[in-house]
This record gives sequence, C-alpha cells and structure tokens, in this order.
Amino acid sequence: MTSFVIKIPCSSANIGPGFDVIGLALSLHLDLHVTVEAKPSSQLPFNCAITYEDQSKSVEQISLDPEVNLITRVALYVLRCHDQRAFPVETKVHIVNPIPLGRGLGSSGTAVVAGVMLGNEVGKLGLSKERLLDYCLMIERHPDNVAASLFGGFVGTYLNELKPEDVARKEIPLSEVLPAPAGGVDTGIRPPAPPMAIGHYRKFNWAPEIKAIAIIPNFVVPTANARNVLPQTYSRADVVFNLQRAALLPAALGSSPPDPDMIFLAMQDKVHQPYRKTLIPGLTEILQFMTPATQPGLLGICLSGAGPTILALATDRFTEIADRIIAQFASNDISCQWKLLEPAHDGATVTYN
Ligand SMILES: Nc1ncnc2c1ncn2[C@@H]1O[C@H](COP(=O)(O)OP(=O)(O)O)[C@@H](O)[C@H]1O
Ligand SMILES: N[C@@H](CCOP(=O)(O)O)C(=O)O
Repeated sequence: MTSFVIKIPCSSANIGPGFDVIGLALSLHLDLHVTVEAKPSSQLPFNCAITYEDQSKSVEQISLDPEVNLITRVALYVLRCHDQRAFPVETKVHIVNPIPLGRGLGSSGTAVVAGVMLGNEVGKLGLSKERLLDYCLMIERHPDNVAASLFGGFVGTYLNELKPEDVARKEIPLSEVLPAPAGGVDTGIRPPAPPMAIGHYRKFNWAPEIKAIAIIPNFVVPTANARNVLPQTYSRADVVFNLQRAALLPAALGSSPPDPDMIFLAMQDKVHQPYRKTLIPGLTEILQFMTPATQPGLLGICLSGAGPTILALATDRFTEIADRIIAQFASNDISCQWKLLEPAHDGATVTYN
C-alpha cells in the first residue's frame, strides 16, 4: 500500500488592480489523504473511492462520483492525456475541505490544482509544477488563483503568446477537456493535452508584518456569474488607472515596514470591482468606508477573487477591522464569518507517509 497527503492552499486573486494577474496563496488548506492498495477489495468506478469531509459549512453537496467530482475528474483528465484510462487499483481519496465554496477564496482553483497533483502522483507521471500549470490552465483559464495555489506566496502571472495551432488547442471548449460524465463507461477518447508553457508566474516579496483578514459573507457568487457582469472593453483612463496601481502593488506589499497610504492607493481598482457591486450588496461602500487614516492597523481593502469575500490587509487590530466590515454587511442583512490568514509560501505539497 502507498499513502500520501496532498496539501493545497486557497487563494485570494486580483488584490485590487491585478485582475487575472495577481494572486496570493493563503493559510487555509485543502487536504487529500490518498491511499493506493494493490489488491482490489471491490469493483470501484474508475478504481476510485472518494470520501469528503466538509469543514467549510457550505450548503452545496460535493459529488463522490469520480467522474463528476471536480478533483478526480481533473485527475482523470491528466491520467488520460498519458494513456492511463483510470486510477490505479485501488485508489481511495479522502478530501478534507475547509475552503468555502463559491466565495472568492479560490475553492475551484484549489480543487483543480488538487486534481492535477493527484493525477501526477497516482499515475507516477513525474510532471513538473510548471507543466502542471498548463493542465490547470486548460480548465481554469486565468492563471492568478491556480498559480498562487500551486506555487504558493504572492505571485504575478501571465499567459504566453502561443503559436496559432497552440492557441487553438488552449481554447478548446472545456467540455472536450473535461467531458460530461458517461455514466461510469469509459468512452476511450483521449482528451487534448495542453500546449507547453501556456502561462508563467513570478513570486514577489511579502512584508512579514502584513496579515490577511478574510470576511466571508454567507452567500455564494459563482465565479462564472461574476465574470459575466464584466464589460468586453474598457476606457483608456480606467486601464491606465489599473496599470498605475498594479505596477506599485508588489513594491508596496513587499516593503517593510509597510506604508499604509501607499498600499491603500495601490489596491484601488476600476476593472472588476465596480461591476461586481451588482452581485454584492454594499460593495462600493465597504471598499471605501474606512481608510488607514480612519482605522489604525488597516492597509487596504479589496474583493477577494470574484467575491463575495472581502480581503482586508492589516498589521494589527484584526478583530476591530473585521467587525467594522461585518457591520457594513449587516446593514444589508448579510451575515459573515471571518478568518485571520497568512500567506502560504509553500504552495501545493505532497508528503508520503
Ligand atoms: N473541493 C472541491 N471538490 C469538488 N468541487 C469543488 C471543490 N471546491 C470547489 N468545487 C467546485 O467549484 C465551485 C466553486 O467555484 P467558483 O464559482 O469558481 O468559486 P470559488 O471562488 O470558490 O473558486 C463549487 O460550487 C464546486 O462545484
Ligand atoms: N481573476 C479571477 C479570479 C477568480 O477567483 P475565484 O477565487 O473567485 O475563483 C476573477 O476575478 O474572475
């Protein structure tokens, strides 16, 4: 028997102006406890049995069918790109998930990273993390959250300009990458493997004094919906506004001691947050009602990923800051939980028992 644990941090993407570019891995981890037994005890679909421990108090039921569950479906995609049609006999995957679903803390990106790591490990494929990022990008398609979860820390990401034939392969519909479940039947179709080097990342410094407060409202905003409210085109003024702030952000968050006014300014955004206010009651007020001048300890506030979670960066007075944001949500009859998190510098790890 082989057994190992895959650990993946959640993420907060964008950090204000870095829409689809900047991500931060945070200290809330999805764990997969995996065992592979050489002898089958029963006939399992695709040789895989899933158990799921929800520590996130989400209402959504996560499927335990390996063809449907996002993590095992992604693992099967990676395996099938390498001519392995199923998990090795007999794979047991126990998922322990404290990341709230659909709240902007990268639960789906973390699950996709978990899937590629799982496929790589059980298939003994020996793929590098750089190559695994290609597999993630065939599914998630924006690199900010998956690169943070895979590599850890505070990252800037970009997509490479690919050759025309590779562009076509990268843009293959998701339904061909992750085909609809076929009711336990193996269709034998080999899915499209990703082109090489779709995306890349660079780690930035993070000042050790800066902590992340995640204020998590009790409602879901699916990332797809939050992307659908964004415009197709932007004014030059809004693009320049974001470029100016995104260029400052890594230096602002990497400098010790932190400069609160510089960080607050560098976390402003005109590309995604103003449009997402239609999905998150009170968002505009929440992003503006306190500043480092009016709240000691505060450095900056932004939407975490596609929301609805709010990320407040701070050096101290964490409870006070969280309580003030929670009170703002409460004025719109929205209740929240909150967590004090730190950057997770290690990214996704595998530990053999
Ligand atoms: N651990 C998991 N296992 C299986 N599916 C997951 C897991 N985490 C997230 N998902 C899927 O991803 C969806 C949330 O994705 P998304 O809308 O992108 O929100 P988020 O901001 O949390 O990533 C969930 O509704 C669920 O279907
Ligand atoms: N850049 C993306 C990030 C989505 O992150 P998630 O945590 O909400 O999945 C976006 O803003 O749409």
